[in-house]
Amino acid sequence: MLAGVSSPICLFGAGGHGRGIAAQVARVTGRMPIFADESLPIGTAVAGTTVSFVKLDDIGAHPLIVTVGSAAHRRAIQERAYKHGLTVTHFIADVDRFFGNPPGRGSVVLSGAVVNAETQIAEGVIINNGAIVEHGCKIGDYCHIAPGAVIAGDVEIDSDVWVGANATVLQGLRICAHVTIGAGAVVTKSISRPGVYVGQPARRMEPTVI
Ligand SMILES: CC(=O)SCCNC(=O)CCNC(=O)[C@H](O)C(C)(C)COP(=O)(O)OP(=O)(O)OC[C@H]1O[C@@H](n2cnc3c(N)ncnc32)[C@H](O)[C@@H]1OP(=O)(O)O
Repeated sequence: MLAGVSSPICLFGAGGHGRGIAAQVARVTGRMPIFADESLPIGTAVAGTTVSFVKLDDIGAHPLIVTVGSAAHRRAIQERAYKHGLTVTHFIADVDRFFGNPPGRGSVVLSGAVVNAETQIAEGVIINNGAIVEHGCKIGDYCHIAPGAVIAGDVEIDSDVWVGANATVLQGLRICAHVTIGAGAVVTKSISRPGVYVGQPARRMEPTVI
């Protein structure tokens, strides 16, 4: 499902994340998306389609999704898109598994992911393949919930948080902005200090001092 689509979706960013989304957009909408990428020549073949644009301001009326894995870059490009007046849309691969509020602009909910009732997904969020975001959660701007991660009910995650593959966040917890949760971690307490957390239960990794 795509918000208000009239011409092919343009995916900005032809890296691994973009290539994965292209296949899903094509399957769900029955129409191949096109790509924009500032580092590839126009006409470059990518994921069964081509790079049609290199500059954001050439995209025009195509609905846009920024498909750059880095949250900082995704945010920067999406904010530039707003300044250019572009239409930034969202994408939900499995509408029959999506029960939340409509996601914010530029957010993607990929194949097999479940988003349960009363969950709010902000802007530029990635809910990756097979992730579960349970009822009543709030997922902040430019977060990435990686494949297979489980966010239990009523969790609030602030902006720019990366929850690694197969990690679990227990119900009712709060996670502050700019946190990375390692693959397979189990978060059992709220996190109020930015940093990287790994293990079961998750503990903060102290930065290496050289
Ligand atoms: C579609 C997609 O592909 S989406 C992408 C999905 N990818 C992920 O989910 C990956 C998430 N990233 C991780 O888990 C990373 O390992 C991070 C962010 C937690 C840490 O990365 P780095 O800072 O580069 O740590 P680095 O690899 O140097 O490891 C440092 C130490 O932490 C340990 N460590 C790293 N990751 C983890 C983890 N997830 N759980 C437990 N320990 C870990 C390492 O074994 C190492 O221990 P050592 O010093 O005793 O040898």
